[in-house]
Amino acid sequence: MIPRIDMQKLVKRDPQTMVDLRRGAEDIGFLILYNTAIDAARIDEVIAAYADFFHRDEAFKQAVNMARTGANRGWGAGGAEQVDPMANPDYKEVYDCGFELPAGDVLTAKNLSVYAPNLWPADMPEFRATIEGYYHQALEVCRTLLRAIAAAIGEDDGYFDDKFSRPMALLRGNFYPARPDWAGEKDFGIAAHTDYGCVTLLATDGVPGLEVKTADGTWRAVETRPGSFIINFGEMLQMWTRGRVTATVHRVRGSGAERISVPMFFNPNYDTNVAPLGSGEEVLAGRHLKKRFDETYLHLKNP
Ligand SMILES: O=C(O)CCC(=O)C(=O)O
Ligand SMILES: [Fe+2]
Repeated sequence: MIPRIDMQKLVKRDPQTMVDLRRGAEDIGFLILYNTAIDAARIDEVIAAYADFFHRDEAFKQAVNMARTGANRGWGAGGAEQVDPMANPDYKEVYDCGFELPAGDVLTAKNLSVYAPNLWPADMPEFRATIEGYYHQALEVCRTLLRAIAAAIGEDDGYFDDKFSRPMALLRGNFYPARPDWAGEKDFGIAAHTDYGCVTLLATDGVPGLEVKTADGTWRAVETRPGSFIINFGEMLQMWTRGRVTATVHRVRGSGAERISVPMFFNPNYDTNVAPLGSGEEVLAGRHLKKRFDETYLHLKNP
């Protein structure tokens, strides 16, 4: 069973909630988070904003196609990303936006693609306002959650704080059209993968689809109501915590029903060392993330 965590209790470090958090982070790699500062009506607005964009015609979306850039901001067409080299490219469409460095930041001069400027569709000011506003709300929930995770694994609450001051956090809208007629056994909405970063805060429209690989190798559906979040953990946090936190494999095969999900991939500052704590090694978060982006987005793999 995936633990269900009441965020208000978590903030108070309620002992049973902390036990559940630890089980979710260490054993299963998934949690359900509810009672957060973001309510169900807000999630509905965000999903509706993405739905409005994804239902526009192809030419409209082409104007913000990330394939014409050297980064991953804007629209990614169906087939633009291949998260599992053993499967075909995913049939989902995406819309990605990320963290923009404040003016004058020392990292600006490095022109790092992980901080590339966002692209926004023309004539959709409400889309931009909704998504930008949600981006900041989602960051706050992730920050609060990560403080509790630090406590749960025996570090100071503030251990991660300064490592996420300029987070390479990526907010994505995933659009899964109804599973296409041509789809075969190697075709997925998103094929089996682990997330690349630290914490993923996932909102969905309530349509089922996400499956998690269990310890015995079987796939189990994860469902949640709109308004509660699915949390999972990525490769960087697994490495960084010497494997205490688990990055669990998951996928979406897709069904006859269209589906939208909205993950916030909460990744640290570019120059954070995410090598195993105490190992004396160095693994730059920004390098790991760029490598994983370059492996999976087809326009970055074959520029
Ligand atoms: O759509 C979902 O439920 C999961 C999406 C996902 O795993 C991802 O975007 O990394
Ligand atoms: Fe994922």
